[in-house]
Amino acid sequence: MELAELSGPGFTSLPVDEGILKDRLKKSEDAFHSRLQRIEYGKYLLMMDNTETGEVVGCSAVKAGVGIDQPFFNYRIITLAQASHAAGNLRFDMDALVLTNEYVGCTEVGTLFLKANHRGGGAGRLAAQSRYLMMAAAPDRFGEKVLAELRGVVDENGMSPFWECLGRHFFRMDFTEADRLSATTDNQFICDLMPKYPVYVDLLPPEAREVIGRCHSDGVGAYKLLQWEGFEFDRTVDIFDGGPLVATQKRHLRTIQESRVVKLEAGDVESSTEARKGLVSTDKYPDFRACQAQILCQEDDVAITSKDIFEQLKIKPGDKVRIWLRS
Ligand SMILES: NC(=[NH2+])NCCC[C@H](N)C(=O)O
Repeated sequence: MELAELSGPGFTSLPVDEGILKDRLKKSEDAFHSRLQRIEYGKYLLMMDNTETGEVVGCSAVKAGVGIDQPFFNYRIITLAQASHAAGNLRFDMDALVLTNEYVGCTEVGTLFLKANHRGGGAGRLAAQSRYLMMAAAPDRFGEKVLAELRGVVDENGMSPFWECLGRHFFRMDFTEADRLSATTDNQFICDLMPKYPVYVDLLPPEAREVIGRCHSDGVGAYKLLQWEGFEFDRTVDIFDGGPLVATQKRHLRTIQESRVVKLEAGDVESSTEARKGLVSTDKYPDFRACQAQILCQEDDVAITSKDIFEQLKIKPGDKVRIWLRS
């Protein structure tokens, strides 16, 4: 609840609602324990704690398949070529927004949030990358394509220029109310009220055009991490705030590609000059865990780390884990 409150308006996936958050935790437990009718229903929530204080400091999540149990809508930006010989060889392009649900079945990463005093120091990377290590542990649980939606431009009062110029005409409510409904209902209201025809971008006021595909200033760090990982803007934006959707193939995810499975032993790595910073994950379900560690690679398939990492991950020396080393 504290993380939900801190995340503020427009952070759709963390609504300040105890019932919804409890349900998410329950759903996550069910997913990790494979207690689901269909694997695509999996909604995995990772919570990050500061192992020195025990404080919960952040979270991140993976939804195995979007659009399966409720519709998933976006605007795709299409380009229409305008040309006329009759008008004196006029030739230019115009963009239009088309409502789509072409991402049905894709895996979504999101809900990345950190308390302000824990940003920097690699915590954001841990929150982001642990999701890909989790996917690497059981790739069949997830889709071939992975996407992320970034929060669009919205001010601290919940005013979104894109919404004011477009959505408001069709929904006749505030952005925060529409955002709340989309986080807490089955989204039938979107099917009912969204405009059915393409929207020409040139007909929108400049303040709305300006924020199409732009992310919230709080999301810039997350956007950079996603790009580092291999995600690219997919010419698709959020239907309410115009924020960008980025996507990539699962097999191209950099953390997955650069990670490997090793046997982990305990040893003194603090004094070693060859040890490198990286991440270690348990590489298994249901008790998936990941943490930052100082890692010394021995052979291709053996690595050494300090004793406390075994306590943090609740594993024993000799166990197989997945590691990723920082370059
Ligand atoms: N910022 C928002 N709340 N947008 C509406 C939800 C959009 C999302 N792609 C979905 O269909 O679930």
